[in-house]
Amino acid sequence: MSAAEGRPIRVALLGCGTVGGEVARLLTEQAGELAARAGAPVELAGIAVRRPDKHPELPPELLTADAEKLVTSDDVDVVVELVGGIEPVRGWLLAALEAGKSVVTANKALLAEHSADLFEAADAAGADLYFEAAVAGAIPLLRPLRESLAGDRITRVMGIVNGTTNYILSAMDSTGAGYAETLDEASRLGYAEADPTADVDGYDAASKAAILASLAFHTRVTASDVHREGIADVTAADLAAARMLGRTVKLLAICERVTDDDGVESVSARVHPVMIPRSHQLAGVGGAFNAVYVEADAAGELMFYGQGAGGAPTASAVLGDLVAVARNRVVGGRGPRESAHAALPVRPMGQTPTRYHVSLSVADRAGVLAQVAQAFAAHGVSIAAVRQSDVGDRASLVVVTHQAPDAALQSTVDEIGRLDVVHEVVSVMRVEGEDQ
Ligand SMILES: NC(=O)C1=CN([C@@H]2O[C@H](COP(=O)(O)OP(=O)(O)OC[C@H]3O[C@@H](n4cnc5c(N)ncnc54)[C@H](O)[C@@H]3O)[C@@H](O)[C@H]2O)C=CC1
Ligand SMILES: N[C@@H](CC=O)C(=O)O
Ligand code: NA
Repeated sequence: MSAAEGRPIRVALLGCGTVGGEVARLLTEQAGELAARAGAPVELAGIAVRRPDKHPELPPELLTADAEKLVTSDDVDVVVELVGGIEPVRGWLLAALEAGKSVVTANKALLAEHSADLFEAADAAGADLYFEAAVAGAIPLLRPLRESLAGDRITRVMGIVNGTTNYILSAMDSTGAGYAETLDEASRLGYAEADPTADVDGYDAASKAAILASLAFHTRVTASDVHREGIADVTAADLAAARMLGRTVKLLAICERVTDDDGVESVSARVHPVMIPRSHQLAGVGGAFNAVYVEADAAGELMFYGQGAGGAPTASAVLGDLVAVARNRVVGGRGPRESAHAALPVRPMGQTPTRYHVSLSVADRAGVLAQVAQAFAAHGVSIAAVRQSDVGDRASLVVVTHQAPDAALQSTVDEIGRLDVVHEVVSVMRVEGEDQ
């Protein structure tokens, strides 16, 4: 008997939309190859969807609206969850794990809040919890963090982890396309979340940052620990200000291990729009693509790039996980458990060192520059570069700072906005990817 003829691994698929539909298709089309790789046939035992009558393309005998019953069925070994959201999915997955089923999920929102409970349930039952698709779609990123880099000390994870917002910012920057029409297009292409405010307001990227920081720093980091700003306030003026300086705007997730002057370590995790030089590799990442840098003591800098959203790319990551848990079942082993032993504190955003780009419209007269410079000095913020150009009876003043605690930079900008000589604060954005 060949390995692929071992007892079938029976799969409950929860959700058959953008991602689930592709998983069901590939599971069927590639059944032979998947069986050979897993060491046993991988078969669908049932598919739970909200409205079975809306799925004439699927075998009716597999369809059910009762996910709760399906996940604990004796006929199921592995639950693949592609519904999304926290409730009722959390309850289904806990029940599945408690019943000894392994779980594969793409649900970053759930993992960023409840991975500790899910890992505990998996541990108690000796089951697996895999979630490669939850961050950066097709890109193998979580397995490298959990396994390949398990012997190294990661210091930084930074990158573009939301395809929808990258699609919007790329279009605004390259063609001047409007925000709303580009968001509609991202939804039509299957990139956006069911509620796209999760994308544009940065919730999706913040969930991913929490997952990345947890794995990279062996610490439980939840979405509420992540400083979050979305792209809703990024204007054409911000993009123009960036362009004038040879920069562009990206929504970045930045997770760092920070050591203070006393040698005390903490973790910082944030998601916000950032100006980066056009020469930076992240600036060239367009459309729904994602790219993530990982810096580790021994490995140095690593970069992961590929499709971060969409049905088929995300299904690729789901199926990779499914083969992994099926293999584990066949040989009686388990994948990596939760690693949270470092338990580092999370540093508040106000204390996190950042750099700002501030673009102002000011009165064109003597002493203005000195007043603005004085406001920065008063908050202990050092200026790296200033550029002034005349525009009629006003002047355009661009200031780029050195690193300072984010709270000091915020207070400086508030004070500058109140100066009589400042007509308008045109654009304020953090800067990354340049010397500090
Ligand atoms: N679309 C993408 O590019 C990516 C999505 N994800 C994640 O994958 C998951 C699924 O996303 P999509 O496929 O885009 O969503 P979708 O909205 O296209 O599909 C959701 C599916 O869940 C089913 N469903 C909803 N409520 C249900 C209920 N109460 N009982 C049974 N079935 C129910 C729906 O019938 C539908 O088949 C989400 O967690 C999402 O965050 C992760 C990476 C990329
Ligand atoms: N809505 C998400 C989908 C993938 O995680 C995104 O746009 O990146
Ligand atoms: Na991934």
